[in-house]
Amino acid sequence: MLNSPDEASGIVSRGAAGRVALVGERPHHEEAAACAAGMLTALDVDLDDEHRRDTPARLARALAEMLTPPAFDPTTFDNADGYDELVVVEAIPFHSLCEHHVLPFVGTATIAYLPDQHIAGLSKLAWVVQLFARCLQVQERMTGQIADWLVENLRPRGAAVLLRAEHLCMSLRGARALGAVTTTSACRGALAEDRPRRREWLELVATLPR
Ligand SMILES: Nc1nc2c(ncn2[C@@H]2O[C@H](COP(=O)(O)OP(=O)(O)OP(=O)(O)O)[C@@H](O)[C@H]2O)c(=O)[nH]1
Ligand SMILES: [Zn+2]
Repeated sequence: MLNSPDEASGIVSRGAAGRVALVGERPHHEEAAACAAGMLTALDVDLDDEHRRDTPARLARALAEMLTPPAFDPTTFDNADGYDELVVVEAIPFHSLCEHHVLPFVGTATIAYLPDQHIAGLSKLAWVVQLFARCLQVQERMTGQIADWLVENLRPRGAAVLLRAEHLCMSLRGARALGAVTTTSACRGALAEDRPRRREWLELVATLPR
């Protein structure tokens, strides 16, 4: 079952620096395509058509792509200048797949951390969102996983994550609450426990565009 970044990462090789790289397609694509054909046929979809003939394989490839986390180096630098205010990256776009319906949820992430000894390469904060987005997810878990990754990799004094997303399983089917947006947040360290720092984070969140 592909439900975590590690399991979903397909065929990988590890370089000298421990960097994980994708080197090939996952081995079960053909089997996935056959299953997709079976499911679509059972749903009365006629696959005997020029446009649809390869649809099961396309569906399998599309899902494999969205269930495969990216490989990246989590570069950090020494905080040589002793920067001691919040670092915030807003409006990081992401899409993931809800693990109940395997339909997308689409939105933005805001990441903040209070450095101690290390600062992150800024792009890595966008990469880490992709790392936990490209698998079957629930928004609450994804939010906490990003916060925990920051704690583990940066050892910051505090970290916080805010996700806002529209779940297509809730907006295009079922309740059909088109445009409904779900907000989740996770705070660690000083951003959870130090009142002035937490207030700073909450005030920042209040200024974010909806
Ligand atoms: N908490 C949480 N729930 C989610 C997330 N993504 C989808 N869901 C919900 O998971 C629930 C699954 O409920 P079920 O009753 O088993 O599924 P369903 O019959 O398709 O439910 P409806 O969507 O209400 O038609 C739904 O309420 C979804 O809205 C998520 O990221 N977090
Ligand atoms: Zn869903």
